Amino acid sequence: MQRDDIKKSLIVSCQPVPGGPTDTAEFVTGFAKAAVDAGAKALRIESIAYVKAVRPAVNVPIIGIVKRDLDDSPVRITPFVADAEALVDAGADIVAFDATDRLRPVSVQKLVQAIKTRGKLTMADCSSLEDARNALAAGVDFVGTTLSGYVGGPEPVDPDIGLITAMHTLTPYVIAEGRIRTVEQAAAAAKAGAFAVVVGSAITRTEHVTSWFRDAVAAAYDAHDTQTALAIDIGGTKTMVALVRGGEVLAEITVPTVRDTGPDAWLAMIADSIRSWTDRYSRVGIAVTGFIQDGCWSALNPATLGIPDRYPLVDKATATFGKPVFAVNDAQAAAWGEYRFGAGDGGDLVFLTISTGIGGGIIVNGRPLAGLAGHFGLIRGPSAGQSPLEDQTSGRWIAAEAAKAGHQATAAEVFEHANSGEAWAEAIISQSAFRAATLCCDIQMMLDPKHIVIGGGIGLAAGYLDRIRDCLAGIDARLTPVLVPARLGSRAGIVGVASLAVRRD
Ligand SMILES: CC(=O)N[C@H](C=O)[C@@H](O)[C@H](O)[C@H](O)COP(=O)(O)O
Repeated sequence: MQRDDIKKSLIVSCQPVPGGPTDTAEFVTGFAKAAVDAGAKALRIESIAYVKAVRPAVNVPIIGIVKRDLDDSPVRITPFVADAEALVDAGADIVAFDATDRLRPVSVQKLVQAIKTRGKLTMADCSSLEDARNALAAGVDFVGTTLSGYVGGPEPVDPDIGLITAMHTLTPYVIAEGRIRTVEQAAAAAKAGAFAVVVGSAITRTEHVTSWFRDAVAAAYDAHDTQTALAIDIGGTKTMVALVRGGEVLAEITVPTVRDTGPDAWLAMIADSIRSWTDRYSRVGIAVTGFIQDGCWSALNPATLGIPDRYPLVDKATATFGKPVFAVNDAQAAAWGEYRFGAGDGGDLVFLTISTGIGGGIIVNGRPLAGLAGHFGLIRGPSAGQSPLEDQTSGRWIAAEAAKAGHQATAAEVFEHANSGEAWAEAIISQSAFRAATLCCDIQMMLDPKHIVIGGGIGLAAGYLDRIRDCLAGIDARLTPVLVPARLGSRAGIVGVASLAVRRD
């Protein structure tokens, strides 16, 4: 073939989602024939097997590639000379390969030489103008914008039309490729000077196209729905972000809480990861470790998560998301979640989460108490100098006690030892359970809730609740708290804060 055979044409890339239902030779050949029937002047096909399958079925040039995930190089598209040669043998007229300036197994020159020796054309998949300049110097026939946006950083949504224009100053043989999803974008690529335009996902990846339409439809429906909230639960190591409506989690992602960057960066990262949810929520609820007063966030225990004192979380998040924001302590949010959608049954409730530390929330007369209310881990014993309860009860304390007794073990391991009858471990767990039981009795006397809901990794560890109940066995039944296990697990916070964010009363 000649380069001009594909001049001013549409090329269709037929690359199914790997492992998906169309990832078979039959489907790829079907997509290829359909594209050619409708006027595609060339095809881009991945893998030797699919080039072999499509070659006899069509009469147009094929751009062949092989994709490999290598351990020692980020280069994926046709990394080896043997791949390039096998593509030619399978019937490719043009062989495309990664031409980015990254650690690579084989130089661009070697690939070009191997393909040219076999009398075929070469296409350099570039990420930048510099890549294109280098590839042209190595003698390639075409340069493509294929890898713009795929060599680090967040993946862009739109095609890189600017790169097409820039590459056109170097050569007329620019192939526009990558994220061309609409007829307008394809036309813009042609107008920017592309020699030919490749469209892939928008024509041949049904899963991707379906998800674009699904999100658009969901966003349109949700725009009229005031009951869906964006719920965020910022924890010490990870942040859960979800779309929640009436206790139901509609979509959910988890992003790391990068401790040394701080809350401005966390909000920016969250906003970045949920861009496709814009318009699907009317309000934002944020649950945080630490406490909230007047919309400002302060750490109670900087070891859990260090934040600037009185960080103006509500104002910052309102500016970030452009929607009304409600913020609350995470255990208070979880208390409300359990009250509305979990272990609660409509009566007043106290939620107690016993894990690395101890937190909680209080619902009285159907209302959640805010501010410091429920920070049970910070209650002190009878003498003012005594350390807070969580330092004598929580998972951190359990592991520290084990170490003191000469056993290097996590809290979970101490539980295993206790449950298999080891006396040293049983003594620690029983001591922790006894203190939790005392706290529950005190809560009952102060607030008389219908239930005390116990959650957290320690609270729900096998046998812990039973041990607390054993400690309460001798008490007058009328004074004994009714303990129930939490039901919502790690989602209690996001479900609760979403419900609080859309609450009207
Ligand atoms: C980055 C990368 O690996 N691109 C690959 C290159 O062959 C393919 O996954 C793309 O589908 C192709 O470039 C067409 O682009 P789009 O599907 O966006 O129209």
